This record gives sequence, structure tokens and C-alpha cells, in this order.
Amino acid sequence: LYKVDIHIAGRAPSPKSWEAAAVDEYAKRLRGTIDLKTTWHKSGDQLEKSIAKMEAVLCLSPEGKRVDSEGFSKLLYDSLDKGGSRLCLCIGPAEGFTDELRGRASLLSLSDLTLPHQLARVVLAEQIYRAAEIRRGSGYHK
Ligand SMILES: C[S@@+](CC[C@H](N)C(=O)[O-])C[C@H]1O[C@@H](n2cnc3c(N)ncnc32)[C@H](O)[C@@H]1O
Repeated sequence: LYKVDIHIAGRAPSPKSWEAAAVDEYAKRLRGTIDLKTTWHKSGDQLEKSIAKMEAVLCLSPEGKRVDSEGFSKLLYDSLDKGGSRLCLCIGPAEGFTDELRGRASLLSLSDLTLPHQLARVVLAEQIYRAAEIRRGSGYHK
């Protein structure tokens, strides 16, 4: 079982929000394949401290690498392998990440558009599910 932890510097939404419902739906579909969890942090500092010992870290940044969904699937599973089946995906504070973290993490862009945390998390959850389906060779990705 793979573990993907989404770390977000920002306020957690209500568990009843549309966003939490959407992410829960993909987490449910991923059950048994990838254990998808989210941790919310009050600040970028706190986020960075909490992942200091994690080996595989992917940070979302508009300046990051752009990939298609097949490329994302490969990046996700390569990163999971590098991290011993565990990966941290970080969604940053408004001011972005420190150079220290940017230096050791892979940077990934979701598009040139600026997305709020909530939408970035929903897009990420769906793309992780898509990545798993691409890997499985199901008909979901077409
Ligand atoms: C609201 S955005 C920060 C916006 C930043 N102040 C700016 O104007 O570019 C907060 C976080 O969401 C993530 N994010 C937002 N849009 C993104 C995109 N298109 N690609 C990758 N990450 C994105 C990044 O992790 C960013 O640190």
C-alpha cells in the first residue's frame, strides 16, 4: 500500500465543504491502492518543519515542471519508489516555499493559472486517482 500525504499551509475547510466531499470521494476510490491523507498547517514554516525528514517531496508551484497525466503518473510512482512507498505533496502558503525546500523537492505546476488551495487539492486528488488508473490500465483515462 502506497501512502501519499498532502500537506497544505492554510486553513482546513469544514469537513462538510464541497472540497472535502470531492477529495473524500477520490480517497475512497483509491482505498486499497493509495492511502491519501491531508495535513493542514498554520504556516509554511510549520509545514516545512513537519516534512523535514521526508525523503520524497513534491511541491506544487506555478514555476514547477509541467507534465501531462501520463507524466504525472510516472512522476508520482517514481517519487513513491524513491520515498519507500511514501510521498509528501505540498501546497504552499501565498508566499511560496523556502529556497531550502525548493532545493531538495521536485517542483510541479498544475497550470499557469493561480489556484486557491482548495481547488489545487481537488485537482491533485483527482490526478492521483487518474495516475493510479493509468497504472492499472483501466478505461478511466481516455
Ligand atoms: C494561492 S497559491 C499562491 C499564490 C501566489 N501568491 C501567487 O500569486 O502566485 C497557494 C499555493 O497553491 C499552489 N498553487 C496554486 N496554483 C498553482 C498552480 N497553477 N500550479 C501549482 N501549484 C499551484 C502552490 O503550492 C501555492 O504555493
